[in-house]
Amino acid sequence: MDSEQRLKKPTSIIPFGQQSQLRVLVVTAVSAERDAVVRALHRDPRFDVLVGGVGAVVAAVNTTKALVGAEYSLVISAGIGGGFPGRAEVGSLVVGTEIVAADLGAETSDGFNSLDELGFGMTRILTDANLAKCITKALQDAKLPVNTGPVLTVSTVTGTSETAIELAARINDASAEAMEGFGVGFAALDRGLPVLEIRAISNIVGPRDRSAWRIKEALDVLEAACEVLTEVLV
Ligand SMILES: O=C(O)c1cccc(C(=O)CC[C@H]2O[C@@H](n3cnc4c(=O)[nH]cnc43)[C@H](O)[C@@H]2O)c1
Repeated sequence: MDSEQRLKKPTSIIPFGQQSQLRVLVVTAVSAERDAVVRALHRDPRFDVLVGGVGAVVAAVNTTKALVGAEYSLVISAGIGGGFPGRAEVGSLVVGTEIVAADLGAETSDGFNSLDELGFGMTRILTDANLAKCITKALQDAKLPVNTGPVLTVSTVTGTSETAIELAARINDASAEAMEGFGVGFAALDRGLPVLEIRAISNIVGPRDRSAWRIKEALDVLEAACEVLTEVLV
């Protein structure tokens, strides 16, 4: 299945294949994110939404279980996330260009070495570039604040400026941080399916300040983004 889609707007029409073939699995971490996505989908039969759990491992297992024996054409990791300073503000969206397992590797006296650098595996999954580009354009046309760039998957929510700076220095254009994307993406990759990651920014990656999190605002913009998704993917 090629990664094309029909756009109702603007004008570029790229068929995603037959509409009856389009089946999208959206994976969120928690039920509040699922509820926001479901509200936006208005029972669109082409979409299923799964609460995959918090963290890449549980998300990978649950995504894999959902994909077995099913005929999905696209997998989307969606939810709230942290935005990197200067890349994504609270209340904006990030459409991932790639999904990076940012803390999968080894700490060395010369700094962090990723699993790729160690020769033990992969830590970066490219999202479907054409879909990401088209969806970003549609979100912009819908006047939603949207940025693009790598979305980092971490096992520990960043809580200091030092870590945020280190991550941003190591991964060019790092735009958002979350905890599930690499697990969801690896499950999709394992089934030969395209993957996207869309994050609604609830906080800025850096010093831990729970009072600064804007989860409701992020859920609202996640819902608005998914409304657009149903219009664009036809
Ligand atoms: O620092 C805390 O105590 C704290 C406060 C609120 C939420 C958390 C989480 O662990 C949320 C993890 C959950 O939300 C996603 N998420 C949202 N923002 C971020 C972030 O800056 N870095 C990583 N993950 C984030 C994540 O995908 C999880 O599903 C902690």
